[in-house]
Amino acid sequence: MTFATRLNAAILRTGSVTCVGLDPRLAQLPKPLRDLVTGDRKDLAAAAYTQFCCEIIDVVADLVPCVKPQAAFFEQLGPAGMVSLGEVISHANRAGLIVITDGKRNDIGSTATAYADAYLGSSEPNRSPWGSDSLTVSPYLGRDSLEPFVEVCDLRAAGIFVLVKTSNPGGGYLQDLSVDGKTIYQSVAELVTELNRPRLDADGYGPVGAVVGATYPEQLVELRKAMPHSILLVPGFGAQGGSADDVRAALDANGTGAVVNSSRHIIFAHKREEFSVAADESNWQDAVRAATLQMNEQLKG
Ligand SMILES: O=C(O)c1cc(=O)[nH]c(=O)n1[C@@H]1O[C@H](COP(=O)(O)O)[C@@H](O)[C@H]1O
Repeated sequence: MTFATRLNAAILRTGSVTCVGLDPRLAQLPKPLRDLVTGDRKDLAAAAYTQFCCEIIDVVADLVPCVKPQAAFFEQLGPAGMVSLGEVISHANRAGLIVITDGKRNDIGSTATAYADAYLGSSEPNRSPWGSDSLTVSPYLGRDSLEPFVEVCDLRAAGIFVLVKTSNPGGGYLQDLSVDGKTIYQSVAELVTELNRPRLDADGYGPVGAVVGATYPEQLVELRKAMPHSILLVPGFGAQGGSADDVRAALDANGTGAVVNSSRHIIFAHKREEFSVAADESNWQDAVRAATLQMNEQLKG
């Protein structure tokens, strides 16, 4: 089964398009986990990240189709953090969740192949060392930097999410520039559609997904139409201000074809007043589950 087919099936099975972003930050961990880390011990912080993310995975596994570990926060801890990232991805694989590793990787073609080999593929006999179902990828180096990823996607039933219109306020500095009568993000969207066209599944989706921020709802409508064969990864919901109304246009008529990411608002829900937890934060997992259920309801509404 292709990546797109699996992700859309997981959306239908769970009745959810929520993607839980795993972006651990030491200062915001619940108290019982923060207390495990003394001094500047990166190994202890990495162990706390593993426990935190694996417990989140256990709490949301029956509620959502996918999780998105953000590599940056694990890399921040050095080698111990990278081991933690590997453990978290494996735990999500075992829990039956689809994994989108957020690394925003890319390079010249031959190096792009190395990134693709490293990350793409979660199941035997073609499991990759990192065991991820998909990876976020930058289009800045052009078509020949994306093709190696797509070739590995074909071999290993994996996917990529190409940055098309990012959620940050400064993204338009390059993405909105007009060249030959169209914006850069429109050109990237065209490339994404071209790459998908020869490799569509029965529902018309290909392995090349696209990142479009929830913070640009008008462009989301435009880009949904421009990339009919792409699963959209829509970040920027919640903490960055994106709402359910902003993201609804990302979905197709079946309620599939997109996942909406929220990281801080879910994983640090114990800090939100509406999800009050015990003073010692020992039941922080309850807040994660409540925040995930709340987001599922909002997106259905
Ligand atoms: O590729 C991404 O996931 C991404 C693209 C983008 O345009 N904007 C964006 O926020 N992200 C990621 O989505 C997550 C958003 O986190 P929260 O703002 O805490 O929900 C972070 O891991 C970002 O790196």
